[in-house]
Amino acid sequence: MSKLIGLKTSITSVFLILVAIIAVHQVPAIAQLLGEVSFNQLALLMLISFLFACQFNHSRFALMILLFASVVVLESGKLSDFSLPAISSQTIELSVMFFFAGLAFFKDRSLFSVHLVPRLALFVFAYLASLGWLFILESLATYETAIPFYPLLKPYLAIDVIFGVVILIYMFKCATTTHLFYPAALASLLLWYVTRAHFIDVSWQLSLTLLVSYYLLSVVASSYFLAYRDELTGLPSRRALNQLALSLGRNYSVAMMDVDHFKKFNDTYGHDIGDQVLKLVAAKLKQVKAGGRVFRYGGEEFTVIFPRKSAQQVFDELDNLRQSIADYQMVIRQGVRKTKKDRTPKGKQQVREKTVSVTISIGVAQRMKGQTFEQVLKASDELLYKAKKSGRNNVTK
Ligand SMILES: Nc1nc2c(ncn2[C@@H]2O[C@H](COP(=O)(O)OP(=O)(O)OP(=O)(O)O)[C@@H](O)[C@H]2O)c(=O)[nH]1
Repeated sequence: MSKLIGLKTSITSVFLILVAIIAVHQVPAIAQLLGEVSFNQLALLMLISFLFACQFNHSRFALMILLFASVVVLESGKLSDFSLPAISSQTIELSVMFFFAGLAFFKDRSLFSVHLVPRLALFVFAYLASLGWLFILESLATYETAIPFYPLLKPYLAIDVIFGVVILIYMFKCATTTHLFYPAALASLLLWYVTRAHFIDVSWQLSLTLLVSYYLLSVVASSYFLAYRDELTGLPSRRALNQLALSLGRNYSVAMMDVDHFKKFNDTYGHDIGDQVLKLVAAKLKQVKAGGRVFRYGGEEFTVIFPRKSAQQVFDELDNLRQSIADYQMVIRQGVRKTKKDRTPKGKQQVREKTVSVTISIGVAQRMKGQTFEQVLKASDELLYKAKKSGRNNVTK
């Protein structure tokens, strides 16, 4: 069973977007403030968000925008000059649902590559699937009297069943992953449904404007996380450290820490286990007190910044941290390859648990008058070197 790692983020995101949209429609003052959104304004916002999503390879956001842009264009009557066959609103509703159903199984890939073909095919699939579904419904209707409970089921078969299934798929995805696309898609589906079914009296154009703005925000937020978060440990990266350095005052301390003999550790247990250990060490470091802020400096090196603290003031805290890591018996999971002799039941991979431990060395320096951040960092790095020289698993100031 997958862990429900995305539950909190998803509930918060979906809740916020729905509350924002309902507030806009229910509180006339907010709606007046925003004014009516013209077709051209919405088109411009969609274009900017689409290009932004493409630039940062958030292709699923880009595809949602493309989908809603197609709906807006189809329904605006702007294509009437091309004398295209009219598409019924029921076909549009169903196509949107089938499109979302398919999109849940796609990954983010560059749209300007070979990956564009299956993604465009999704539009065709959604349209054909909706026609197929409507054909089935019509065929069923001809045998109406022969099918028990048909009159009871009839109102729901049109769209509600598919809507229910797609919502369930996205709820599962939201709960088990942390990607911002899933709550955005779930919020879009819910909003689409309540708006189109006229459960609330809302203008679809205004809702769409808020929705696309929310996509834009999500793309910006996840690009920020990509740039400023370390993927392995989830800690802020060195780039984030450089950003923080710009806001530090005159009085602060910098601790540089490094896992001892990590090369040997990797050589003994393998790189994957090394990665798991770095994650566990990072989780321990996150518990630092005294206002410390932890960063992954790079490789097996971490940095903790203590604003408004001297090296003396943070020494005990760092030593506690060092001790807690040295005492930490880390349970790591290792997949075992099947051999002919040692086969586990089909489909199940054997996982072995192992307990390991590591130590860290720490150098801590406080800022001296006139020093730049780089100089303090260098001083703490030199003290870390000293800590290594004096036998490792210690704090040097
Ligand atoms: N598994 C894993 N290993 C990493 C990562 N980043 C760096 N390393 C490894 O960390 C090791 C660092 O080794 P060294 O700098 O020689 O230092 P050390 O073995 O820790 O020895 P001392 O620092 O002197 O105690 C190298 O083997 C790197 O490959 C990572 O993200 N994952």
